[in-house]
Amino acid sequence: MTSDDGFRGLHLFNTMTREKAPFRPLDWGPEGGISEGERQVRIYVCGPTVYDYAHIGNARPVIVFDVLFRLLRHLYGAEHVTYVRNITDVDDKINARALRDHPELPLNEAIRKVTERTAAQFEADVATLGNLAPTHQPRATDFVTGHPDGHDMVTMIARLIAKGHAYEAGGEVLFDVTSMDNYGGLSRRKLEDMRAGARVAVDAHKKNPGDFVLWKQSSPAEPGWDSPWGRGRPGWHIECSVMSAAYLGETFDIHGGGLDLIFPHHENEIAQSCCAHGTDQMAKVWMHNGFLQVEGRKMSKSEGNFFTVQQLLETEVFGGRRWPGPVLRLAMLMTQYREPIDFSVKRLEEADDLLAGFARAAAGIEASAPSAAFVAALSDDLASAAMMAELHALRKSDPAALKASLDLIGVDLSDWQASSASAAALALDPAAIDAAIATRLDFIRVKNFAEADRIREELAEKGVVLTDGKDPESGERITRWAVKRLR
Ligand SMILES: Nc1ncnc2c1ncn2[C@@H]1O[C@H](COP(=O)(O)OP(=O)(O)OP(=O)(O)O)[C@@H](O)[C@H]1O
Ligand SMILES: [Zn+2]
Repeated sequence: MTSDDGFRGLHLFNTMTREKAPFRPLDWGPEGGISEGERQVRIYVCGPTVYDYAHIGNARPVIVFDVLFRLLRHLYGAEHVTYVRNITDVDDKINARALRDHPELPLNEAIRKVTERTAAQFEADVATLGNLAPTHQPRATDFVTGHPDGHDMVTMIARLIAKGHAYEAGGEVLFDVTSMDNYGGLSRRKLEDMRAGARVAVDAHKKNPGDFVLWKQSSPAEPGWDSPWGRGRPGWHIECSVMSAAYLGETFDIHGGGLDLIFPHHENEIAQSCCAHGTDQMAKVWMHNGFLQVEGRKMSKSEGNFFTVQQLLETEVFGGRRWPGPVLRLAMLMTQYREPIDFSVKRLEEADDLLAGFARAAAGIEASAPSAAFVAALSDDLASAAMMAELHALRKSDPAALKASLDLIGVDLSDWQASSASAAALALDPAAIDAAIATRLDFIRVKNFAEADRIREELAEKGVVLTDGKDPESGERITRWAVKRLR
């Protein structure tokens, strides 16, 4: 008799162990006592802080973990995967933005305007980039206090105080990092090192320099909730501990985010969750994507070296043309998720050319099933080089499997065709172009240059560029045409 331990060939790199290892879902084991129908692979990814539009760097974790979500659904069945990505709608950066943009409104209303507008744009952006909606998309403000099942931040903080892991000081509730034996395990930082590097005077009320805020008091002008420690608002880390437990339980399978979240954010999530629940792990596998960079530096709002997703989709500020969602998505997936990406026009053009080749090969063909080699490449910690090599091979050998493989990673050729200028050029009718050129030559012969130019411009708008020349034998004027991308 064989038991199903849930291994489906998937290997993932775990930041916690710094090793790639076979993935087995927590509640698949034979001892789990969980009926087949209830088995779930559970994944949590830290989502955006909604004070400003997402830049293309912020889109990287969304796309990477969407591909993982799709792969898990493929391997385990769509109904057996739960994916939670939160929205951080309480943050001092949001308050500052609300004051700046809506000084005439009461703060609460101004904050609501900022978060609603930003969250709606985020939804639109990530959909255009080909991402599925997560199973749940909770907002932090719904989990501050008074949650009917006790899944709220005030309850978790009170529990941490009761268990001796947190204390009140200087108008804040702080987590005591020395109260946890293995604090720093994910980032492999030692408390002594953190102590040595800290400045003293700034945080005199802290017992240890590494202690972090769970709750802070709000002035009457700041947003706040009633709590045993006065009217206040939560620190950043506590929301993910609470929302992950609410939807996924005290220990779950995979936790993801960008590299910059390893410390302090994920380290502190682990401290809060493990100490509140008395567990020895919060998530089994920790995954972190590398940075999208511009000239070797992380694309980031504070550096000002960013392009928003919306700018790339809808304006010509980057490389003088718009970039369809599938181009941005494929450009992201061409590099393995843990490696840095240098964001450039060249990379986007390369992705666009690849899509043109795929679209040509798969035109009019129904998707079959993704190839075994493609699934194997994805299952090897989302190995991009092997994935791309297999897509190239399928383009020649099996366009139906090519289409299905692209579907599996959310790259939609018809979306690309509907939105790409190069796709529009591909769809042109060569006979109609020849006819237009003949008409233009007629106009030139009768010296109606205005009409001749109009035809040239109409073709240019469709991405068709004309070159005039003379036939070497007859000496007659001839015109050649070529398809150029619109820029
Ligand atoms: N350049 C980047 N490349 C890849 N991932 C990034 C990049 N910048 C931010 N992220 C990720 O985007 C997600 C959303 O993070 P968040 O909303 O905190 O953005 P951010 O870090 O404040 O952006 P910024 O660094 O521009 O201020 C996180 O998982 C973060 O790791
Ligand atoms: Zn988080």
